[in-house]
Order: sequence, then C-alpha cells, then structure tokens
Amino acid sequence: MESLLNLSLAGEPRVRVLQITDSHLFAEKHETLLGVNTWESYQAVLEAIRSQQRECDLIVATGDLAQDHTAAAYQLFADGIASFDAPCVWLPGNHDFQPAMYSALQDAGISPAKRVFIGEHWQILLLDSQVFGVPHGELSEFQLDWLEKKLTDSPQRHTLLLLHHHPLPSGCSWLDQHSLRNAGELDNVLQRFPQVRYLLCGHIHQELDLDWNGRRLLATPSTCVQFKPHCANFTLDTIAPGWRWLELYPDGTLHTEVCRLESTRFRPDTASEGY
Ligand SMILES: Nc1ncnc2c1ncn2[C@@H]1O[C@@H]2COP(=O)(O)O[C@H]2[C@H]1O
Ligand SMILES: [Fe+2]
Repeated sequence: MESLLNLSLAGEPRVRVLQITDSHLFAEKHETLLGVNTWESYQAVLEAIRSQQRECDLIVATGDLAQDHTAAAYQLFADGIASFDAPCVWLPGNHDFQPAMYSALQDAGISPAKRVFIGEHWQILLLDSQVFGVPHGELSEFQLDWLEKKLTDSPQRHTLLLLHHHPLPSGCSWLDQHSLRNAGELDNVLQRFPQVRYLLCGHIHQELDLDWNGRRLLATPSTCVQFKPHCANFTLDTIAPGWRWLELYPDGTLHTEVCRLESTRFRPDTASEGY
C-alpha cells in the first residue's frame, strides 16, 4: 500500500477539499460519451472551479477518470489538475486501468498515496473497491485489513473515507446492481471506529446525501454525463456536470456543497441506452 501524504497546514482552522469524479476521459480530446465531449466538460468544470477562487488544500479524484484505459487519458486528467496549486490524490473506479493510471499520474507528479493526514485533526483514507472488468464493487480482505489498521493506529484523527462504489442503495435500481457488494463487511469494520462519520463516493453520477447507520454518505455529480435520480432503468439526466467542496473542521464536523456548471452545453443524448 502506498505511502502517507502529510499536509500539515499549520494554523489552519479548517481544511478545504475539492472532489472531482467520473471524468471518463479518452486519449483523444474529440471523443464523446453518450453525446458529451468529456474533455470539454472536464475543462469547463475546471474553469468554473478556478473562477470560484476558493482556497483549496487538497483535490480528491474518486475514480472513473478515464474511459478507454489509456495513459494519454490519464495524462489529460493530470494536465487539468496541474492548473491548481493543491496536491491531488486518487482512487480507482470500475472503468479505470490501474497500471496506466498509476504510472501516468505518478509521472505527472500526482501522488499515489492512499492515506492523507490533512491538518492536525483529520485523515483521509482512499479505498480500492474495483473488481476488474465488472461495474460493481467489492472491498478485498486486504483493503478491509488495511482500513482497520489505519483506523486503529490514529484513533485521534477524524476520518473521511473515500471509495468509488456506493455502499447504500442510491434509489436507481439499475445502478444499485453495480453498488459495493460487501457493504455489510465495511459496516462491521466501521462500527468499531466512531471517528469515521463521513464517506464520499463517485460512480453514480448524481448528488446523494444519506444516513448510513449514523454516518453521512455523500456522492457527487460527474464532470460529464449525469444519471437521473430514482429510475428503475438506465436514464440520463439533462442537469449540468458538477463537483463538490468539503470543509473539515477541528471538532470533526464537515460542511459540504455541490456546485454545477451554469451552461446547458453538455446535455447528453437522452436516447442512449447505456455504455
Ligand atoms: N443500460 C445499462 N444498464 C445497466 N448498467 C449499465 C448500462 N449502461 C451502462 N451501465 C453500467 O453502469 C455503470 C454506472 O456507471 P459507470 O460510469 O461506472 O459505468 C456504467 C456501466 O458500466
Ligand atoms: Fe463507476
């Protein structure tokens, strides 16, 4: 497992984190997913974030960064991140190809760290829920053991837990067959660690904010196509791409906000039946 990224941020009363997720980039800038040019929508999201002029201590990328398994797609992801001063960490989604992801992002100066100490009071842990080649997720015994060890050896740090797949039903039954299959095992580990009060996902291409046995489970719009909430069958939404800001406070509380593009430029082809 990867090394620790230690961001000391001396004297900061709160920590600010930006989440970007499910960019589904291709090697070529002209390629599209369900009628949306994913490079252009990623660029538009980054430009909108820059225009917000908010301070940012860390960027977290929660998987499905590339659609086509190429190093070039990950390079395009990294090119976008390079326009920010903040460091970035990532975890894989079901569509990612980890050998290309790891090396292209590392070559571009993006850390493979899966544990971040951020300020004096918080840590962020990034899990790998990918089951290569299938859309659903599962946490291996290795991942669950690693999580338990990291929570055991820093009980004083409030913990934000990141993973690609949603551990609770989202309300879209077609997506819920692609959820985290062993959420019960994750719940069993977390029951012993009350310092984990927040979980953050990607994958479902929509905003979500649910209670999971006393923890807050958040999910975030993709930077490209959106899925319509509460649908039994695959259904695209015409709502704009987005991103999420999180502020982590010393007392263990978290404030968060989802933002979206104002532009209606990135509407998908709603007649598409999947990908
Ligand atoms: N029509 C469909 N029905 C069920 N699953 C789909 C359909 N189209 C795509 N998917 C899968 O559902 C996944 C949800 O988000 P992903 O971007 O991970 O990738 C998607 C595909 O792997
Ligand atoms: Fe996904």
